[in-house]
Amino acid sequence: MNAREALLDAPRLVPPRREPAARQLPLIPYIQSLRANALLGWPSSAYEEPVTKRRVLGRSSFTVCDPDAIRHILVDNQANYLRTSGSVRILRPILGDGLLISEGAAWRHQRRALAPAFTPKAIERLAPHIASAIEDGMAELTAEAARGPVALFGFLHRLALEIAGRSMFSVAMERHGPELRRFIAEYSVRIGRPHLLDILIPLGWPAPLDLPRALFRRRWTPFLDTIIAARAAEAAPREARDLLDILIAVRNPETGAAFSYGELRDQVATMILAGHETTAVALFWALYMLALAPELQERVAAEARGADLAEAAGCASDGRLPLTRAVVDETLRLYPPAFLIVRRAVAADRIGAHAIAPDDIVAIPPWVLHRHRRFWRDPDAFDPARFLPGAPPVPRYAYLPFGVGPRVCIGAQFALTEAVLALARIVGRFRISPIDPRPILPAAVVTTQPEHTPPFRLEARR
Ligand code: HEM
Repeated sequence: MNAREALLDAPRLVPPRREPAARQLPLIPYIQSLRANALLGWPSSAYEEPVTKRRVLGRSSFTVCDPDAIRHILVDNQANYLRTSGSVRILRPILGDGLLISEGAAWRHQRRALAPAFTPKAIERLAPHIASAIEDGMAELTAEAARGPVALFGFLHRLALEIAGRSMFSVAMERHGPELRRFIAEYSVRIGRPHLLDILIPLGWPAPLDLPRALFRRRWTPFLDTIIAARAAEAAPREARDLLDILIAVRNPETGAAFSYGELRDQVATMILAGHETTAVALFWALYMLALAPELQERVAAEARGADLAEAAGCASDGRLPLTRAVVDETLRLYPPAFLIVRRAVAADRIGAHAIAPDDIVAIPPWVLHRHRRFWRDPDAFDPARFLPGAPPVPRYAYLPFGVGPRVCIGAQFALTEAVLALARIVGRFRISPIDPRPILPAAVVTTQPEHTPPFRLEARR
């Protein structure tokens, strides 16, 4: 029996879930759900229909789960679908004009310039940073586990931030980490959440949270400057040590110009923020799934203990850890950290039977798509066998944890390397079990987060 057949035979885990609403929420509760937990805003029909439509404040808003339509929006006619003014209003104070929210020629230049920093070769160069942060994290976890139950979610956040910090600056984040975490927490708890008027008021007109966000930015950029200055004071190396070196060396292929200082700072903020929270929540859900499925956990532990992990580069894709990788892939299906990809139409267009008007919203929700009744057998079950070698291919455009098309996640390979290695290390070293019997449900705010974060029992494996 091969690994996939063995897994198909094992009992299937259906993790705790909340039934979707029977029908569309009225407008006000719908808008409230965007701020509190966007998962509550999708009715059961969204999980069955290719496209659902609702009117929001005078515009049509489409939830799109049709593969052809998704390809049209994100690939073939992607120039017609831009970031929404709400997204830009919320993200610009913390990300500046970095890659994530820029558009048009500015985006093209940045994307082209940054691509070399994320090739497999470049990730190979960054992999030792990832591995060293995980090794230090393991020491911290060992000490914590010896003292009693472990607050896993907090640990994984620190770990992901440490990995982002070391890969970016080659420095341990012990000096800057706590303040960075305070900044991010401050933003995501209040001013980073969408407000009704963020959606309603055009960019350029004042909205109520613009001022607190601008005040945040006034404190945030000097903080980033301190980290960049400390790192820049070190002697310049002959070879790039980290992402910052790569970003400093980047030249516009057409003009030969380097990034200005402001541009460099915005990319630093973008890479740290886009990269660490998403990976931390993915790791949390993966470990929660394994805590609920002890048999599967033992198999992952056996794989990790039998593999040579001295070389971190390539561990997500070179066949050393196929089951661990399948657990990560299945986690990204059932708990996609980026639960929604949203765009605004520039010009009129047509999606299947639907006419799209300028300024209409099209929302492609990986959360719904990955549980859609049309594409997945047993969609609510956690079943890594779907992603093991030999499994039928996953439906095209129905699995988009990293998006697709020209704006696909630039850090996907980095994230997979980090998640697979961290999962293998943690599960290889500890047997993880829940202590609190209450189910942990997801809440979609910025990313797909756990509603509560209880401690777990971590028992060292012999
Ligand atoms: C599990 C971890 C991650 C997930 C699930 C994730 C998901 C995504 C998704 C869905 C998009 C596309 C958004 C859209 O089309 O609107 C995206 C874009 C992006 N991601 Fe990630 N990401 C992850 C990790 C990372 C990491 C580690 C980095 C950086 C080191 C990163 C940097 C970015 C950037 C800069 C973009 C914008 C790309 C562009 O617009 O050209 N992400 N990510």
